[in-house]
Formats: sequence, C-alpha cells, structure tokens
Amino acid sequence: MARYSRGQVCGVDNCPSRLWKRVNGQNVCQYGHVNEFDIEIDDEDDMGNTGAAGIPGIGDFSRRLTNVAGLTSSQITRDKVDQLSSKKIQTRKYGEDFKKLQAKCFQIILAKNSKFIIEKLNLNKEQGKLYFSIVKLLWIKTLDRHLHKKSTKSTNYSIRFLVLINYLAIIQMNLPLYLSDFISLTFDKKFNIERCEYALPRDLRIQIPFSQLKSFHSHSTFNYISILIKDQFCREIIESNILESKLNYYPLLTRITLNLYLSMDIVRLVKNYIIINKIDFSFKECINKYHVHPELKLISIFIICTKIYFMNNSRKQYYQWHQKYLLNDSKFNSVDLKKRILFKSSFKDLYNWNNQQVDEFCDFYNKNILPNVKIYTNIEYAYSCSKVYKLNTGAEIPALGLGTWQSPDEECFNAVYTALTAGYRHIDTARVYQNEEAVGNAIAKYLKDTDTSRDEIFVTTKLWCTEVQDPKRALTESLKRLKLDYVDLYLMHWPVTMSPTFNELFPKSKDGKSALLIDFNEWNYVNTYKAMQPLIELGLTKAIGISNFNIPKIEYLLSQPDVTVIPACNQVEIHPFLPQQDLIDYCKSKEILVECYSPLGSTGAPLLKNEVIIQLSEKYSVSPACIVISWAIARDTVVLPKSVHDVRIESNLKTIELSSADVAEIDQVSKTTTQRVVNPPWGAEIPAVGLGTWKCTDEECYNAVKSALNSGYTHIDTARVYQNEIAVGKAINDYLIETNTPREKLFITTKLWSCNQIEMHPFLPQDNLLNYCKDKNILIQCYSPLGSTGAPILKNEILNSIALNKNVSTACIALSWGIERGTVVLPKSVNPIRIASNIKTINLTPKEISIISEIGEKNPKRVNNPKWGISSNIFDENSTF
Ligand SMILES: NC(=O)C1=CN([C@@H]2O[C@H](COP(=O)(O)OP(=O)(O)OC[C@H]3O[C@@H](n4cnc5c(N)ncnc54)[C@H](OP(=O)(O)O)[C@@H]3O)[C@@H](O)[C@H]2O)C=CC1
Ligand SMILES: O=C1Nc2ccccc2C1=O
Repeated sequence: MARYSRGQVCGVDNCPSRLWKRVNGQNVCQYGHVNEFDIEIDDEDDMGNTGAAGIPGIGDFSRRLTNVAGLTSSQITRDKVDQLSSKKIQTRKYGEDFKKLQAKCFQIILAKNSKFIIEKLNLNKEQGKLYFSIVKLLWIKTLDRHLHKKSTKSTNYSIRFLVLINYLAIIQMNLPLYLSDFISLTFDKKFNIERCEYALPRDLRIQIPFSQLKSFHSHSTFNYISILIKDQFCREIIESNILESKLNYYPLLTRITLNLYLSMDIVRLVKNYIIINKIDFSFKECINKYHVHPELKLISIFIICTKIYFMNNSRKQYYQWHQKYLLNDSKFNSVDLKKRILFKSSFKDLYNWNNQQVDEFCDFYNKNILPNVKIYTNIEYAYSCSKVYKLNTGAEIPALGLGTWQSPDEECFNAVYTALTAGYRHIDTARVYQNEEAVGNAIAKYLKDTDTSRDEIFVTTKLWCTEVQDPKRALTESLKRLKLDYVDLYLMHWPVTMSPTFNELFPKSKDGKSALLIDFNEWNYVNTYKAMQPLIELGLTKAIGISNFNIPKIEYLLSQPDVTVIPACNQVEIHPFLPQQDLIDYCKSKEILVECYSPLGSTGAPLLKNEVIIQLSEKYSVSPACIVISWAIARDTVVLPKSVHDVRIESNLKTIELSSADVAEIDQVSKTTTQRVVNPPWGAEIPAVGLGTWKCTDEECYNAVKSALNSGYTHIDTARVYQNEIAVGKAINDYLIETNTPREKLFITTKLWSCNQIEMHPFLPQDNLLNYCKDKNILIQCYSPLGSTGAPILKNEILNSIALNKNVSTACIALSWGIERGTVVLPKSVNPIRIASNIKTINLTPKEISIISEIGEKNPKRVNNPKWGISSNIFDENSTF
C-alpha cells in the first residue's frame, strides 16, 4: 500500500491536507480528494515553483479555484457531492459545515468573478495571472482570519464580502476602476450577483439551507452600496487592511499624477483646492451619510483641476503632455522584478509581502502593464455621458439617446434593456420602425426591475407619413404599443404626406416606383403640424417636434398664422460627412434643439473608417465611435447612436471632451467626403414645362421669372454661366414671400458650368440620344427648344401648317412636341405674353410627332456650337472628348 507523502495543500472544499498518495495513477489526499493535475509531492512550498500545465509559479491556487468551481470532474468530487446530497438533512443542521460550504461557494464565485473581470478588462495572460495572484492573496488572508482561526463568533460569508474582496483586489492593483464602476460591473447582467447562488453547480446549491439563502442575495443597487459600506466587516477591512479611516489623499494623488505623466503643479493645485474648500475624505462620512467614496471624490477634484490647469496653459503644453502619455516610457527596465513576480515568487512570498513589496508590485504593474492594457473604452478619459439640454418647453432631454431604427423586436428589447441598465436615459423609436412594442416591453421591465420612475426616462416616437392626417389616433396607438401614458417627444417623421392609411406603411404609386404622395395643396406638413399641436394639451406628449426639416421648411412652418408651438426639436441626419452647421445655427436661433440621427453614418457605420476619425481615436485612446459621438456632444446637439450589441451600446454611452481644435478638425472632414446616407426615394415630381432664362439682363430676368411664376410656372431653369442666378433667386424669393408659397412648390434647376443639358428641338431631334437616355432612365432637358435667338423654328412651314390646323401658335407645337417625347422643355422669353402662352401645351398624335421629328432627321441643324478651340467636334458621337 502506497504511503502518504507531504505535498501542497489540497484545497478542494478548502481541505487543509498536505498528505498525498498515488491511487490508480492519480493523486489522492488524506481525506480522499482526487487531483487530476500533476502535483509536485514533497514540494516544501505551498505554491511551489511548478504550477498547473507547466506554468511556473502561479497556477496551483488558480487550479484549486477552478477545481472547486466544478470545472473538473473527478470521480471522487462527484462521490463527495453524492455523499453530501444523501446527508443533506443532517448537513443543514451543522453551522460549521454550512460555513465551510459557504466559503467553498464564495470561492467558486470568486474564481468566476475574477475570470469575468479579467475578460472585462481585456487583460492578457500575464496580466490575468498577476490579477489572480492578488485575489488569491486577499482570499487566503480572509479564510485564514475567518475560517482557520476558528473565531468563536460565527462569521457568515456574505456576497457583499465576496464582492468587496474583488474590489479590494482591484484597487490593490491600481487598476483604473473605482467603486461606482465596480458596482455597476457587478450589476452587469452577464454577472448576475443578485442571485449568485445560481452560479453554483446544482448539487452544491441544494446544500444551502433556505434560511441562509438570503445571504447570497442583494436587492437594489442602493441597498447594495449602503450595505457594502455599512457592513461591519467591510469597515474593518477598510480601516485595518487597506486605507485609514480618513483617506490620505496625498500619496494617491501623487501616484495618479505621476502615472499619468502630469505636472506636479496639478498636485499643488488639487491640494490647495482641498485645503481652501475644506474637503473631507473620511470614510466615516461616506459610511454614515452615503457620501461619495473618498477616492471618487479625490478623482473628481483631480479631473477638475487638471482641466483648469490645461485651460490656463498653452495648448502646446497639452499636446506635449498627451504625446508623452501615449508614448509612455518603454525604457523602464523591469525584467528583474517581472521575473521575480512571475517566476520566482511562490504563494508564500506573496502572502508574506510587506507593504513596501506590495507597493513595489503595484508600481511595477502601473508602469509596465497598465498602460498597455487595451481597454476598449478608455476609462480614464471616457465617462458615461450625463449631459442634458433644456428644451424650449423647459423639460430636460439627455444629450445621448439610443437609436432603434433597424432593431428588430427581440434584439430591440435586449438593446433597450441593456442601454437602460448601462445608464441611457433616452430612447428614440418611431411608428415606422415597427418595434414600439419591444421598446415598451423593455422599458416596462426595466422600470419594474429597478423601481425606477417613468419620468426618469425620455422617450421619443414619430408620426409616420401615412398617418399624418390623424396624429391623435396615431399617437394613441403608438402609446398603446409602448405601454406608456405619454411620450416625452413626438416628432413629425418627415415633411411628407403619403396616401392616408393605418394599415400600410409604404403605399406605392401605380408604377410601384415611388411612394404614393398626396398633393401639397391637399395636405402638407403645415396641416400635419397644426394637427399635432393639441396633443400636448391632451397629455399624450410632453413636447412636439419635427424631423428632416431644412431651413426653408422651418421658416415656412413658423411663418404660418396658426402655428403657435415652436417645435422643441428637429431630428436630422448629421455626422462629420454631413455637418449641417447652418441648420444647427438656424435652429439655435429659433430655440429648436437639433438631434443628430445616423451619427455613425448608419448601416455599416462608415464614419468609423474615416482616417481623421481613426487618428483622433488613437490620439485619445478611445474607439472611433466615441470620437464621432463626442463631436456631436461638443456641438451641443443630441446624438442617437444605434446598436443592438451590448458592448457597443455600453461603450457608445462613454464620451470624452474633445479639444476645440479637434472639433474643428472633424468639422473639416466633410470637405473631402460629403455623404447623405438617408435619402428615401419619395420620388420628386418635375413640372414638364420650365422657364428658360439664358441671355437676358438681370432686370429682364427678374421680371420674366416673376411673370412666369405669377402665370403658373413652377419650374425655373438657370445656370451658373447665365450669370443671372441672383436675379432669378430674388424673383423667386419675392414671389414666395408675396404669395406665401412654400419653397417646395417650385422646381428650380441650376447647372454646374459644363453640364449636360442638351440642345433639342425639331431641327435637332437627336432620336438616338433620346432613346439611349430613356433606356438609362435619364431625363432630357431641351435647351433652345425654339431654336434660340430669333426662334428660327417658328418659321418652319411644316410646323406652321400643323399649328394652323390645330389653331395654336407654332411655339406651342414645337414645345408640345418636346413634351410628348418625354423631355423637359425650357423656352426662354422676357415677354410676359409669350411667357404666359409658352406654358400652354397640347397633345399631338404619334403621326404628328413623327412628321415633326422628320424635319430635323433629314437635315439636323445645331444652333449652339461654341468654339472650344479643339480640333474634334464635341458633338461628334465618335468623340469621347
Ligand atoms: N428621423 C429620422 O428620419 C431618422 C432617425 N434615425 C434615428 O437615429 C438612430 C441612429 O441612426 P442609424 O441610421 O440607425 O445609424 P447609426 O449612425 O447610429 O449607426 C448604426 C450602425 O452602426 C453600428 N454601430 C453602432 N455602434 C457601433 C460601434 N461602437 N462600433 C461599430 N459599429 C457600431 C450598428 O451596428 P449594430 O447595431 O450591429 O451594433 C449599425 O450598423 C436610428 O436608429 C433612429 O433612431 C435614423 C435615421 C432617420
Ligand atoms: O428613421 C428612418 N430611417 C430611415 C432610413 C432610410 C429611409 C427612411 C428612414 C427613416 O424614416
């Protein structure tokens, strides 16, 4: 029979045995625990220099943690569980057994917890091992005190104690994680501390007496924090182990300042601030009155002072500091210490470290590991955005909200719940997103789960274009889906009216190509807005607003006599590719808050691939999304990033303060890339007859345009090269004001110099080109439809005879021919009578059309052929010049 040999502590069920023997090729301890791993028997050291899987130094304890976590499945462990199960009634009677069981459970959770934190902080293998070593150190110390010393007072291990262990482990390591962050981390739904016994294997769980279950539970964040802070045990640890009853802020402050490579001037600044303002850092304060944790207090003051410091110094200094910080010092030779910690130190060493050694370790950690820790969102710079604006109603609106377009039901539910849990207080949805129900369910669940009051969350929905004629019914139905009594903001989604229906969201025109729109005169956005105004009084919404409105539309809306409520918001597409500064300035002047939709460039988030954005994200060590979102916040606009991924939802909430130079740099991005991503195919209409304006003086042009508009033209054609855009613009604007006509009733064309509007008239029918363009769905606009100066077309005998026959003018025949062929004609005239008559066209028979076309087919005549000074003819079909 094999003899027992002395080895490392077994650790399974906190078994203290060090005696091992080999049974059937496995190591079995004196109490029957089997260990699957190779154990160095006769190793004097508890941890030894040999660990699991051949990793030197650190590992055995981790292995023990994982062993008990049920991640291995040795037969003996199973037998032991069976044995416990069969004796469960008896086991429950024994307080001491329960204490051990609890300790074991906590150890399991601690292992899971630690793994979670390693994952969350994205620590690499080496960093993870270091982290584990500190957790182990604290855990063993605790076990030692509470279990092995067998104090007469019965000590239950509660979940708050366990959490505290992890937190203390973290602050010991100087990880950039503070109490509030940590607590929210523990409340992350991936790490469900509320019912943490469910983290245990079932067999173990059933061992917990019902009367003790509550020690595994926690109820609300608030309770949780207060218990955490009040708990006698925690106080003991805080006071005796980690910090004094009053935070000695000076070393911590110096350390932070040095770690961040900041000037020691900041230490002086903070110190003066603390002295002048008599800031108290005692823990008692925070324990008794639930004040801010002293560390957090210090950090806040530190941040404020650093900001003041940089504000009062040159920008250059800030850049120099930032470069230094980013570069870090790679020169620090740490090999020895690193070796010592990783390879030479045993558990015993760690256990016996004095304060100086722990400090040394922390310094090493800070200087060599921390700066390399690539945390997705830089906790040191990025903070959960808590900015709010005041609406013109007096209500507050959180600057950052969750977008939900293209978030299908189930994903949407998760996204909204995750967002609210992460701290979002603003959700944007719309009737047309077809997810109001999911949004409502998530909000309802969150409010119930967390006992949060409805008025803490800002909810926006939008009126869809098919329902604009009955906004009261539309909103009532939205509220039903949202399970809310009111929304905080109700927006007119688009200044567009579609054929009214509550059953279909996208009724199409007969050809199926475009949305089925209602004529502007029949119902337009002014009617819609007026119908929305009473919704506030009815209590269905706290505010109303608009979306997708440009300046002329807002101007027109506000100029209407019965528009009495200034829209609270205008939600429009804004991102660095489409900054719309003019619109923002205009809205600000009218006290309308701008909300930016598609802030990342919508589907596929194209903004995040932009070079300027990427460079800035590297400079600030944050994600590109953080830069784009922070830019919107810096411009005092609301921003609505959408995501259905938890990690993105959480990180999108964290914003940074960009320097004004960087904001200005992002403002310039649109100079190289301009892009509107949301442009629904509403299918704009183009009036078949437009007024041509080439070759007339400013005065003639002004009068001609005015006269044309007064006689019913809604289409005016001009061009940069006609040098009359100012006159055309003045005539149009005067007309709009005088007749109170909205801008969108008119169709205005201008041309980039060298555009491809073509010469086309009966002398130059260009059938090939016409058919080619028709095939490609390109609309032809005919310039010189009467043959330009002198109108030679009007002298043509064939045209004259047809005109005579039909009792109309020859001009009418030439223009009607153009329209019948599906082209736009642009006759120019400065004579009011001619202008008025040119808009009147008639139908021609196919025969008449082909007779007219034959005029030019036989002998085409071009009247406009500028001398470009090149050898080839620009109109030659074989020339690609
Ligand atoms: N009033 C209006 O007419 C309009 C309003 N809106 C509103 O604005 C909101 C936002 O606009 P939207 O067009 O959705 O687009 P966004 O600009 O918010 O971009 C969303 C896209 O970016 C991805 N994404 C989100 N966060 C990140 C990240 N951190 N890193 C990488 N990719 C990321 C998302 O993917 P994933 O989800 O897979 O994470 C999704 O593909 C809408 O959801 C809607 O509420 C939008 C358009 C029009
Ligand atoms: O919210 C919207 N997002 C969109 C994207 C494309 C077209 C229309 C819309 C919306 O109305």
